[in-house]
Amino acid sequence: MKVTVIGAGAVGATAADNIARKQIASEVVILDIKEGFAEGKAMDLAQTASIEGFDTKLVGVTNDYQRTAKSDVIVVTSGLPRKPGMTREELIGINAGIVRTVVTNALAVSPKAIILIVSNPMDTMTYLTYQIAAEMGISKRKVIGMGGALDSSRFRYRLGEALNVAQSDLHGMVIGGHGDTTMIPLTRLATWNGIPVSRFLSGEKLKEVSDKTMVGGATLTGLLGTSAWYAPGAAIGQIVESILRDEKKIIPSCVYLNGEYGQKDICIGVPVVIGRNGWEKIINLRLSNAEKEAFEKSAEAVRAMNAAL
Ligand SMILES: NC(=O)c1ccc[n+]([C@@H]2O[C@H](COP(=O)([O-])OP(=O)(O)OC[C@H]3O[C@@H](n4cnc5c(N)ncnc54)[C@H](O)[C@@H]3O)[C@@H](O)[C@H]2O)c1
Repeated sequence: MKVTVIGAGAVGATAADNIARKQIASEVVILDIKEGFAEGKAMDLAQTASIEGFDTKLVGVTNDYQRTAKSDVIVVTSGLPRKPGMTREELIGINAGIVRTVVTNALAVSPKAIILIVSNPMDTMTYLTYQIAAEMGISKRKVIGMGGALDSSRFRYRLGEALNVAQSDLHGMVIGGHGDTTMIPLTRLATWNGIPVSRFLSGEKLKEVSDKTMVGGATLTGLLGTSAWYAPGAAIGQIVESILRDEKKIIPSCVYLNGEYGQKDICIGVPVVIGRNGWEKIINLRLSNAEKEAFEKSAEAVRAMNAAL
C-alpha cells in the first residue's frame, strides 16, 4: 500500500511518522513545494526506522507528482495558516488555490486514491475537493475531510479530565463543522465504557467539557503560537489505518451530504464508516431537537464559508 502526504510541515510530517510506525503502508511519499524540505523530513523520519522497528519506506520529493503515482491514499496538509491582518476570505482564496493545484495534480496520477483533506478551512477545502473529484468522475465516497476525528479525541481528553478516568475507556463523538463555533460535541451520547457520562457528570460540568472541546484548537494555538500537530497527525493516522486495514470504524468525518441530516450540497462532519472504499456509510443518528438546531446552524456557517470559494 502506498500513501502520499502533501505538505511536509508540522502536521504532514507527524502524520507520515504515525503512518510509518503503524506498518500499514509499504511506502509513504511526502511532497512539499519548498525545495529539499520533504526530502529532509523523510530522511529524518527514515532514520528512526531501526529504532522504532518499522519497514515502511519513506521518500521525500519537491513537487514531483510522478513519484506519488498509484497511491492508495493521499493526505492533503498543504496550506497557509491565517496571518495577522488577513481576512478569512483571503485565506480561503490562497488555500483554495493551493488545494485545487495539489488535488488536481495528485489525482491525475492516482485516480483510484482516497483523498483525505486536512488543510483549513477544512470543511470548505473538502467541498472544493469534492467538486474537483466529481469533475474527474471520482466517487464522493473517496473524498474525506479530517476534523471530527481530532475534535472527538479532544472531547475524550476533556471528558477523561473531568471524570478522572482513562481516555481509552471513553467513547464520544463530535459532529458538525470543524470550527470553534460550529462543532457539536455529543455529550448526550458519550459513554464511560457504555454507561452514559451524564450519570457521573452534572449538566454544568458537561457544558464545561463541551465548551473546552470547542476551543481546543484555539487553546493550543495560544500556547504554541501555531496550530497543533501531534493529535492532528494521530487523527490522520487513525483514518488512514481504517482505510488500509478495511477496519470499518465509525469515525466522524467531513463528507458530502445529499439529504442526510436534512442537508444537501455541503461537506460537513457526520459519523461515517471508513474502510477500503473510503467512507462507506453515513450513520444517521437520532438527534435531539437542540442537537438538530445546532447542526443546522453549523451547516449555515459552513455554507457561508463555502460562498467565499
Ligand atoms: N483539519 C484539522 O483538524 C487540522 C488540524 C491541524 C492543522 N490543520 C491545517 O493543516 C494545514 C497544515 O498545517 P501545518 O501546521 O502542517 O502547517 P505548516 O506551515 O507547518 O505546513 C504546511 C506545508 O505546506 C507546504 N505547501 C504550501 N503550499 C504547497 C503546495 N502548493 N504544494 C505542496 N506543499 C505546499 C508548505 O511548504 C509547508 O511545508 C493548515 O492549513 C492547518 O490549518 C488542520
